[in-house]
Amino acid sequence: MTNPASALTIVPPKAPLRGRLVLPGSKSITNRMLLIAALARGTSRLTGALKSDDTKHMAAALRMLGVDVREPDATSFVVTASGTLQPSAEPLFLGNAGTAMRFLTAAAATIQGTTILDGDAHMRKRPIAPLVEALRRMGVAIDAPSGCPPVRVDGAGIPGGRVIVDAGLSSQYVSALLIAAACANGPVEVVLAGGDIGARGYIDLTLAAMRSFGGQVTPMGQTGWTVAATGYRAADAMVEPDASAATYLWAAEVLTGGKIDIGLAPDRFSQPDAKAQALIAAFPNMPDVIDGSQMQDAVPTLAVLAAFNNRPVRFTGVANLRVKECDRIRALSTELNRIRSGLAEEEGDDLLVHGDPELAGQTLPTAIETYADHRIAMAFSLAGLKINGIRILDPGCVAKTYPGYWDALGALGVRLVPEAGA
Ligand SMILES: O=C(O)C1=C[C@@H](OP(=O)(O)O)[C@@H](O)[C@H](O)C1
Ligand SMILES: C=C(OP(=O)(O)O)C(=O)O
Repeated sequence: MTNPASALTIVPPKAPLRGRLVLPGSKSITNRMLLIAALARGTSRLTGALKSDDTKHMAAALRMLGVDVREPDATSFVVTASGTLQPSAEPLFLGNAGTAMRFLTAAAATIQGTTILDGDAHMRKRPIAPLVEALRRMGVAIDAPSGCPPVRVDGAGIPGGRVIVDAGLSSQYVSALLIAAACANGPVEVVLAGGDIGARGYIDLTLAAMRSFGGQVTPMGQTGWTVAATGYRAADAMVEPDASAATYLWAAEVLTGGKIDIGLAPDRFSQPDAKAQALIAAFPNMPDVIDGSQMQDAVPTLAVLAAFNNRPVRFTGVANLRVKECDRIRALSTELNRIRSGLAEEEGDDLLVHGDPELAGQTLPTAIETYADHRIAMAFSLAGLKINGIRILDPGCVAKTYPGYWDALGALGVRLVPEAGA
């Protein structure tokens, strides 16, 4: 689906979905490794990598910072770097890629000179103040007047020392500091302000990526890490498939009673969203309460699946879904209720989905707003596997992390009826 339509109607398949698919590489791992390879001296090769809007923004920014980033094929990057990023005369444009924005903001402090980091209208509403304040307390000259991008960094290197960061809104602030800390002038201690963190699994991904490139990072209990000022060394690395992308296919499997081979068992993923598979496998008897804090990007998948569950499901620990690509709690409740009024409600920051197995097989013509959010589009496509009349607006937004998503559904035999582009 190279030229995205303005809307896609999903025709519920008559048979269970069966087949074999190659998943895209992990966005989180690709963007970590691209940056770390760019901070290393020498040539690194990443295979199995994701090529999507988010990783294109990271790669393009690194090129602007003087790094040679080549793309020999559809799933590889070859990164050749000097060990030091160079200033860019032009602002870095990072679209709505949270990882690129947060990770590069901290890395920009290692550059001798000014870096402006900006994004699209959605990114300009995503908070970055806790990361900016942490860097400022470390002695970095940095400013983000609105508390969101654009960010200006007048880099002169990161002094070593201890930094306390509030990761309540995003674990990416911590990952950003950890990655950059290896290139500081001395050892850095990164300490969590609140004591704990949602999505701790993303910190583990960061530590693993740093170590693959020679980074030395030592945990200090559950709430801090010491990073040695070693810099990074070039390495070759394989990126595992994207676990958040896998959740749509696991859900499509249980919704249609099919079997989709994605080439990797759920327990072989190192990404946090793979934990969602156990909950998906419990369908149509998903638990009454799901703590989404450790599998945040899987919550849209789980919430749409919950609409067909035997019992209501309450999603807790999901407050920071309000500051993702869109306010995902609001988007999920609004769009589920658009399918059928009363299907979902917000209670504070909890999302309550009133499951109704009778939804399957009904005809409920609904145009789903996707808010430029890939996960809202992909999650609601699942409703279209069971309900007649689900139309996904702006389906091209899946390109943020899974440009081949509609082709993948098509390859499994799902009929998609496009409307002409706007
Ligand atoms: O570190 C990462 O790769 C990510 C961390 C999570 O974000 P937050 O830390 O902002 O919750 C997740 O939602 C995002 O898609 C990827
Ligand atoms: C929240 C997400 O992305 P990011 O924060 O990396 O923009 C996501 O991919 O669901």
